Amino acid sequence: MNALLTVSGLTVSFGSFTALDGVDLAVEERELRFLIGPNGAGKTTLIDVVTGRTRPTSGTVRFDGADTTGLAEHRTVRSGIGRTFQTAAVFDALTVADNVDLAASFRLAPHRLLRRRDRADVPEALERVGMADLAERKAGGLSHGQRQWLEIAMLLAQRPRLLLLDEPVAGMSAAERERTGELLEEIAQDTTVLVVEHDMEFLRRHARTVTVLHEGRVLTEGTLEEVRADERVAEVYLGRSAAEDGPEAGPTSGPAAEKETADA
Ligand SMILES: Nc1ncnc2c1ncn2[C@@H]1O[C@H](COP(=O)(O)OP(=O)(O)OP(=O)(O)O)[C@@H](O)[C@H]1O
Repeated sequence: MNALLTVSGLTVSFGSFTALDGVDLAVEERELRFLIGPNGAGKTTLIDVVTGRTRPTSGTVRFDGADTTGLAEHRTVRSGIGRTFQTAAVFDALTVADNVDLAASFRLAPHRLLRRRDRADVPEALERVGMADLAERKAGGLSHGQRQWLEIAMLLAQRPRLLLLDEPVAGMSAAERERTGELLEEIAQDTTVLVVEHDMEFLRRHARTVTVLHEGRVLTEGTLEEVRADERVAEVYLGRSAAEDGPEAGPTSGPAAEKETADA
C-alpha cells in the first residue's frame, strides 16, 4: 500500500533546541491515526511542518506522491491538506454558512474565486457535521462543541484528502466527545485523518493505530493495547520507571495513568 503522507528524517531546530529529531511517519489512505506524547513532544510542530507553517531544518514531507517539503501554507491547503487548531478559528460575526463558504473559497486560486458558482459544498459540509439547521446562526452564539464541528465543516468544504486535528475533543462534554468520535469515524471512511489527542477514553474507543512522540522522536507505534503495554511509554508519561513508582506517583492523565488505573 502506498502511504498518502510520508515524513522522512524530519528535523526541526529552533536555535539550539531540537523540537523534532529525525521523525519518520507513514500514514496510509483512509487511516484514522492518533498521535500522542507528553507536553513538548513535538506533536504540534509535526503538524506545522506538514501544513507548511514551519519549515523543517532537514528531512522531507511527501503528500500524495509529491514532495511538499517547505510548501507555503496556502499551497498545502490547495494540495488537499486541512488542519484545525486547539482553539477553533471561526469568525464570530459571520453566520455558520458564511464561515463554511469563506473556508471553501480558500482552496481555490484567486483567479478561480469569481467562478465559484456551485456552492453545494456548504450545505453538504454542514449536513455531514449535523449542523444544517444552524446554517443561518451567527457563529459567535455557538457552544464550544458546535464551534469545533463548524471548524471541521469548514475543512470538509475544502475537500481535503488529509485532515490534521489538534485536540478536537478538549473541553467537550461527554455527549460532544461521543458525537465527535462518530464524526471522525465517518470522515475517515473517505478521508485520511491524523488526530493529536490525549483523552484516553476517546483513544480507547476510536484509535486504531497510535504513534507516540517523545522529545522529538517516534518512541513507538502500534495499536493502543501495544502502546499501553510498552514500558517506555509508561516511563515517559511518568518521567521515571513505572516499576519504581508507588500507586500515588502516577500522572492524572495519559496512557500511563490509565494503565495504572486499569491494573489497580
Ligand atoms: N517557534 C518556536 N520557537 C522555539 N521553540 C518552539 C517553537 N515552537 C515549539 N517550540 C518548542 O518545541 C517543543 C515542541 O513543541 P510542540 O508544541 O510541538 O509540542 P507538543 O507535543 O505539541 O506539546 P503540547 O502537548 O504541550 O501541545 C516545545 O518544547 C516547544 O516549546
